Amino acid sequence: METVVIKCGGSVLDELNDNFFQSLKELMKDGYYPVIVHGGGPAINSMLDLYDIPANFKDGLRVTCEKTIGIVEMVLSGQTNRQLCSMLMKQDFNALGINGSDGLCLQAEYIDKQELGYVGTITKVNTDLIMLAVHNGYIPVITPIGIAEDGSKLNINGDYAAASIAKALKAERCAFVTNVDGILINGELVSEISDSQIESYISEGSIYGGMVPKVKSALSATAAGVDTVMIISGKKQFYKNNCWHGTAIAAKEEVF
Ligand SMILES: Nc1ncnc2c1ncn2[C@@H]1O[C@H](COP(=O)(O)OP(=O)(O)O)[C@@H](O)[C@H]1O
Ligand SMILES: CC(=O)N[C@@H](CCC(=O)OP(=O)(O)O)C(=O)O
Repeated sequence: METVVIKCGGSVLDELNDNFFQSLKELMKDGYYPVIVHGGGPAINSMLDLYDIPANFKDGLRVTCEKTIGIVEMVLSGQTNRQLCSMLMKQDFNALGINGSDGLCLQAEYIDKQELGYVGTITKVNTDLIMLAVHNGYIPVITPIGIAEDGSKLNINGDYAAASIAKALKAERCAFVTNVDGILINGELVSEISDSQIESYISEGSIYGGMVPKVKSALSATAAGVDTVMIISGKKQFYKNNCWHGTAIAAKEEVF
């Protein structure tokens, strides 16, 4: 059973259109089983704004105090996950929303409680739970909220969550759906990129911001044996006639 983990970034959730759903339909027609993980950074920022809480990031990760984790979970689980499941159901997909803390789906540990607060990294994925949904004809739609040993909810970056889930499921592919066609260098789409190219593009500033966690988690997934990792657009048809459109991250042994 070939699973494909598809991470839908918050940047593109409001703009997903027929091209995205058509690609998903074609993937399923070709025998792939999608597992969706979503982000929602922009929606969290808007809600924090309403509460007059400034958004604060360190190395691309949101510094998340006790009050903020409540807002993050409320937005991701109560708003973004609902929005994506509804869109999928309207297109006749059998979507099943899962908060990452339900059924110990995403067990996690604090990265650095002093520095980042309630922010985690995944230590264990309950693959049985995810596959239970898949085997029964559902598309799991997973919110990147982890559960720590002390029972606290932890905010997990969506890209890292998707890569961890792809590794744990031994997925055939992991695709990061975002608001650009793939990795662009000097405005041109790069169809394939190696780890050393990624490293130098990051240091020269051609890969920056939200693309950095994407390429880093992509490399960790390829190093862990996920066959192919891609950065693709949610606004264009990304899969057609067995071909993918976007940037493929070339598999390499070493991860920086
Ligand atoms: N080399 C690059 N190619 C394409 N996009 C890049 C690149 N470097 C940085 N970016 C930025 O990364 C953004 C995607 O990351 P992000 O906003 O976090 O999306 P998402 O919410 O989908 O995870 C793009 O919109 C773009 O501004
Ligand atoms: C720890 C951390 O930074 N978590 C992210 C989770 C949402 C996310 O990853 O959303 P995108 O995919 O839209 O960026 C956040 O709070 O913004």
